Amino acid sequence: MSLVEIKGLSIRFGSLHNPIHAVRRVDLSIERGTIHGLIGESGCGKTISGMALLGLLPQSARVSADAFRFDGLNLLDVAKSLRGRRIAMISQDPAAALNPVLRIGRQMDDVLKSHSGLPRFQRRAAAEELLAATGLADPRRVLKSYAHQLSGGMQQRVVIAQALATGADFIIADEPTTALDVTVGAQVLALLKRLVQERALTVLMITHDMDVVAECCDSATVLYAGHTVEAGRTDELLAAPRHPYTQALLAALPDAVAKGERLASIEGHIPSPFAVIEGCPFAPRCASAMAVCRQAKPPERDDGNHCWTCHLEPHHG
Ligand SMILES: Nc1ncnc2c1ncn2[C@@H]1O[C@H](COP(=O)(O)OP(=O)(O)OP(=O)(O)O)[C@@H](O)[C@H]1O
Repeated sequence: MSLVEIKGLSIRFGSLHNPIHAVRRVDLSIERGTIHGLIGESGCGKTISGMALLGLLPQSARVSADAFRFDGLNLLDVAKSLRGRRIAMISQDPAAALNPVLRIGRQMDDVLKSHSGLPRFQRRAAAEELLAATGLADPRRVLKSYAHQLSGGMQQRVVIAQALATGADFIIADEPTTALDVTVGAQVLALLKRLVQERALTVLMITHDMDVVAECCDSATVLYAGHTVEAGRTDELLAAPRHPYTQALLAALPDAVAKGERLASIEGHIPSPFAVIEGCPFAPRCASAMAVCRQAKPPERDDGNHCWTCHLEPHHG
């Protein structure tokens, strides 16, 4: 059984007469012990889907789903406290996630105090151990530091150590390398990969960058305008993308562009969250769109390795 099983997730804001469709029909299936990418352009509903898993959506959000399960439990019924014990989040801005006026030691201790049940003298050792596990060379010095005394990469490692300190086994990493330079970002991805193996974690990696998916994800789900358009193992998605949007995302990668092979960006914009979408959400931007694509919902297709929703017959393109 997958750790996360979401079918037909929809999240709306606004009034009944003028709804904002932030997420329209997201399917997401994440296997235990893997890193699963959630990829798409800005505004396609990645963060809000992660927030729904955490139970941290604003009160104004209206959520519905055919299935919304975490470890077999229906998350729509489960108390926030369970999610807090099992699910942690790492955001793109580690400086904002850390308290600027408290030493790291105090912040680690606060997390351990509320999650581990360890007595004080053991919490100190546990904090050092967790910081060391994230590759921080001098944990004692880090514990005495304030966030501003650490580099961005060190701050992100501290945030990861805090996530581990909660005892969570599922981590939602929302663009964790966007604010870091390329080398440090690659180190943070390598760290997450190592932690997944060593600590039997599962990670949902939210990103707009196919390179991040290629670098560290075992599998991925491609979102477009609040819809899941394709999902499968990373090697399959990269080698044989089926949905024209996935193909366009790959074609917009710097490597492909530099080789002069492909487009630099996908023309057009994602539909407004107020729009009523009758057919395929990508149809207005799709070079292969047919009349039916604007009129009818695309069928779900599955070739055994990955699944996608598109009117085009599989042999096409
Ligand atoms: N509190 C809110 N009230 C109304 N609409 C919202 C709210 N939060 C999110 N939305 C809507 O949900 C859409 C999806 O937002 P989300 O942050 O999930 O996108 P994203 O794919 O993570 O993009 P980004 O990469 O820019 O963070 C937004 O475009 C917006 O229309």
